[in-house]
Amino acid sequence: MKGASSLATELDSTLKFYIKNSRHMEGLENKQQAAEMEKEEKKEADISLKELSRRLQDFADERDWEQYHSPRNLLLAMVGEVGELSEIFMWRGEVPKGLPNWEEADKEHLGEELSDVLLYLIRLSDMCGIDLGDAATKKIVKNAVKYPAKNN
Ligand SMILES: Nc1ccn([C@H]2C[C@H](O)[C@@H](COP(=O)(O)OP(=O)(O)OP(=O)(O)O)O2)c(=O)n1
Repeated sequence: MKGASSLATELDSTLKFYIKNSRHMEGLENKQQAAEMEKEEKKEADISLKELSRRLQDFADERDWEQYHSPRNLLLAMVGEVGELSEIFMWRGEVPKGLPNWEEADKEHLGEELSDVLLYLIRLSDMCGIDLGDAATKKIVKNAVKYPAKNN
């Protein structure tokens, strides 16, 4: 029969094994979660104007905010956000492409302000009955006709 102290030692090493193993499993789960989140982010990067527009409609419906989303209000809100976007660049002088010397927090802030402008623009288009994707596609064609490339 085992003594109390050898039983305690056995229990201790069994516990250590389980703790180590569960940490390992946790690590695996975290890795899996991170991979899934990365996949999700990739999907979000390809999101369409139509899907953004649908989400903005849901957002407004859930808060009963459509009443405030008149074309004029949305235009003013968008211009306000353009102001906030401009503030990020204010007094910095010229900024190289890709913003290589910027802090991550500043880049994140920039992404948020760019998004505010985009979201208000999409919502404004919707409230004016303009299909922005279609209008922008047609405008690119019109621009190409107006400004033909030298090689064409
Ligand atoms: N009536 C409203 C108010 C806000 N929004 C949404 C669209 C924008 O993406 C964002 C703007 O939110 P804020 O007015 O809080 O502006 P900021 O996010 O820029 O915050 P702050 O001005 O404090 O920096 O919220 C909206 O759809 N309709």
